[in-house]
Amino acid sequence: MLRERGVAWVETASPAAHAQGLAETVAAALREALASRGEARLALSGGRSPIPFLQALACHVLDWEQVKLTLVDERWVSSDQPESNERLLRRHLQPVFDRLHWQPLYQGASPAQDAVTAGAALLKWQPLDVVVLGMGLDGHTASLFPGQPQVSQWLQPGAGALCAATLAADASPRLTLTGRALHSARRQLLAISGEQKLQVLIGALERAPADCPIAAFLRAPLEIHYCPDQA
Ligand SMILES: O=C1O[C@H](COP(=O)(O)O)[C@@H](O)[C@H](O)[C@H]1O
Repeated sequence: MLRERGVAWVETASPAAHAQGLAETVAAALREALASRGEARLALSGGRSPIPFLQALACHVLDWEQVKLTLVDERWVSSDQPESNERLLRRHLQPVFDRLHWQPLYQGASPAQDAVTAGAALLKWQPLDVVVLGMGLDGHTASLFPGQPQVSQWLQPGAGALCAATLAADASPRLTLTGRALHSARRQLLAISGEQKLQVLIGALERAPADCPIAAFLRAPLEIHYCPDQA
């Protein structure tokens, strides 16, 4: 069914190969953007699973000074907090992080104001060259959670804003890129590991995006990188 929808499937046997393969794919896409347009625009996911991928990506030799980096989503906390996705990127992309152009989502004003500020800054970065999505066991991607009142609207390619203030399942404030930024990216990648997430993904094929937001992305040009073994 994914193939019918034009979704590419890349399966790797080990967590190490998964991280390396995803890093190679992202680095190649960044090189292509750098060669074509002189700069590359990248949006990455946070959470817990991307650490080996981030470390592998940071080992690639690239013109990092011309790479523009942001997050697909952020918890509304400052970057010194353990749950900050910015903190995760700073730490695990450490050898290259200070060389690239960084656009934070969290600005410290209020979630709504930060969404406006980050969205305005990201206007100049459209379309993104590469987005790397993750997925939670509840089917959320970025910080687009099932059951949020405005989630159907935010998932649309024509969502008004590029960045929105949202609430996670535990009601903690988040910031997220919307469908407007995510669907327009030239390369759209989804990284998942483990049987549980595979079952969520398969279930999403039959579900409405409002109940299972990843469903909104299960079509071309999505490329799914899957490893059965969860590190
Ligand atoms: O809350 C989040 O969770 C998802 C999934 O995280 P993972 O560690 O299970 O892959 C992530 O994609 C998102 O960016 C993050 O903020």
